[in-house]
Amino acid sequence: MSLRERLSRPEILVAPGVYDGLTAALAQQAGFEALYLSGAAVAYTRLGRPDIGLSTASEMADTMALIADRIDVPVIIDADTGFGNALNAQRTMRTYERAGAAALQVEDQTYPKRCGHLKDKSLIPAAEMAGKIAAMADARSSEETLIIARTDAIAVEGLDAAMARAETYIEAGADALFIEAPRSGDELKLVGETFGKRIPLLANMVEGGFTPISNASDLEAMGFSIVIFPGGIVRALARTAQDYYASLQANGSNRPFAERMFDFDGLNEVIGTPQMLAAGQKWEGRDG
Ligand SMILES: C[C@](O)(C(=O)O)[C@H](CC(=O)O)C(=O)O
Repeated sequence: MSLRERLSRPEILVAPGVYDGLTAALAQQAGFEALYLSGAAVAYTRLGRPDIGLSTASEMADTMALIADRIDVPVIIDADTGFGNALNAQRTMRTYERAGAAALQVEDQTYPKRCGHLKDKSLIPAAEMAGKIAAMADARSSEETLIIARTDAIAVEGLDAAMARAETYIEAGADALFIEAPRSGDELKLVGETFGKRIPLLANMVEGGFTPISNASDLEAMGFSIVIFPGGIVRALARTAQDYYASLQANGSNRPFAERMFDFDGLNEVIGTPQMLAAGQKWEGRDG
């Protein structure tokens, strides 16, 4: 089912953050119908650095292509600012679309951007962002590739200005809306009430960020149709990895950590080793 079709259904779509083939495969196995390729998660894991515009469009496109090759649910990719002006954003659209993205999320920060939940963001003018959205719509090869317009204006210009920007972005042709970092349950509700019935609306749950964490059904009741949990998997895995390395360092052995690990066969099961080896034998004409 295309993402557009899925978004026409009333149930909220939960898209967990992923950043490589393994996380994408695990998320699909858990039953998620769409995934979110998070720029933050890629920066955290590949660079070991913050989400402040350090990773490149090529690194994201490579990651997107690896994920698209591994799974078959739609992927929303974080396109940050589109990596420059409208012309850069058009190139980003074409590159990510070719890599297999079902939707691009683009935001109205200046380049280089920073995580929506960090302080000291700055914005491009609303008219320039509207141009970027229209330019991306023009560049896509399929109307099924959605444009999710994000505004970071709450932290910079306030909620009213953010909602005014959102109106402009809808007029410019956005397929879905992402008002970044509402600061309270009331702000979340107001955003939901204002836009939820008009356009697919995305909520972003960042553990420890500016927005109170709500669950998917509460967000659905507020009018949201997509919720992403972009960086949660990295926070979970980073904690596990830290404990694992500390335990290995202290004990000189993996044994004390075994309960929290897959063994060899367990991981092979997760990544489909038996099926792949069987398929390989078949193509080699060795399956009897
Ligand atoms: C959605 C986001 O753009 C992302 O890169 O995943 C980030 C999330 C995060 O930093 O955890 C954001 O700016 O909210």
